[in-house]
Amino acid sequence: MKYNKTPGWLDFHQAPSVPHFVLPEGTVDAHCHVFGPGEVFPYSSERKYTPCDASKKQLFALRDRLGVSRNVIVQATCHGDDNSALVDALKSAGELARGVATVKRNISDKELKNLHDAGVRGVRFNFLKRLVDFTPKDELLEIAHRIAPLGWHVVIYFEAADLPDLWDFFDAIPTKVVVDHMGRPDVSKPVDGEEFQLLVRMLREHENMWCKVTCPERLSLTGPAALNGELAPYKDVVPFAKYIVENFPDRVLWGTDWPHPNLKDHMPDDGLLVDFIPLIATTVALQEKLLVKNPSGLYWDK
Ligand SMILES: O=C(O)/C=C(\CC(=O)C(=O)O)C(=O)O
Repeated sequence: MKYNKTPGWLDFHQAPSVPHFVLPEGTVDAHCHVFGPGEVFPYSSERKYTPCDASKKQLFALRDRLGVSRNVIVQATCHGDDNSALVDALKSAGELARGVATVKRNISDKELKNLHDAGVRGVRFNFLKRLVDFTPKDELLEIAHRIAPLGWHVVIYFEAADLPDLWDFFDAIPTKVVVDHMGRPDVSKPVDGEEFQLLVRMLREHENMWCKVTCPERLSLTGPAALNGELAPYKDVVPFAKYIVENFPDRVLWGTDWPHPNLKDHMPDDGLLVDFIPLIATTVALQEKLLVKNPSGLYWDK
């Protein structure tokens, strides 16, 4: 089927630069997606946006260009709970990729096992109203209990303002939990302010909780953007990500978020997003944990 992209859709950068920062051997891009291609893997009828196609082949080409070793591919909402494109990419990548799926309560044990065999190691619960319809918490908790025996974890995507309401639910999740994009802080507020410190408190009080220091391009309000060789982009996000990396060095993950769905004003150069890493993980030891050791343990059991 042919699809028309959401009006104003920005396609991913067509010629990302080769980063100056040389990624350590074994680096994992722990947050990226594949979209379609729609003709092979149709988009969900429940989707809130229609993206450009972004195939496994294009993802693997980016991986190699950036010097990334492995990927964690996260099911995006435009594919609903049909994980076929994700599974297809995982099967092609073999040991070089793991996945995070979206499932509903009617999934069978056999289907869960098939996802596991393909490389899935987690499910994602998304709380952004612009991306998904509401799913009752009891359904999500039921899913969390079903996936726990597989050794999987739960990835949560929410906005900072919603954390107070979601706290008790997150507290009840019986598995490891990974927070997407630092819980989407409002970076015009202070790092030591109430809002961001609630996320910090959640991480401090829950040793099962991890955090992705991803998406400066989504969170930044003042830029400058990672374009045209800019080596100090998204300066307003740096204090937030650096704080999380330094306070929770053993529970942080990094990723590109390629192909950057739903960006509105610019599309970053992915090479420059790699060059952002030393601004937030300022020592070789922190970089090794963020990029290699932490994701290897969570997704590859090593
Ligand atoms: O790519 C991301 O992580 C962020 C997204 C898209 C998304 O999560 C999804 O469609 O599942 C966003 O904020 O629009």
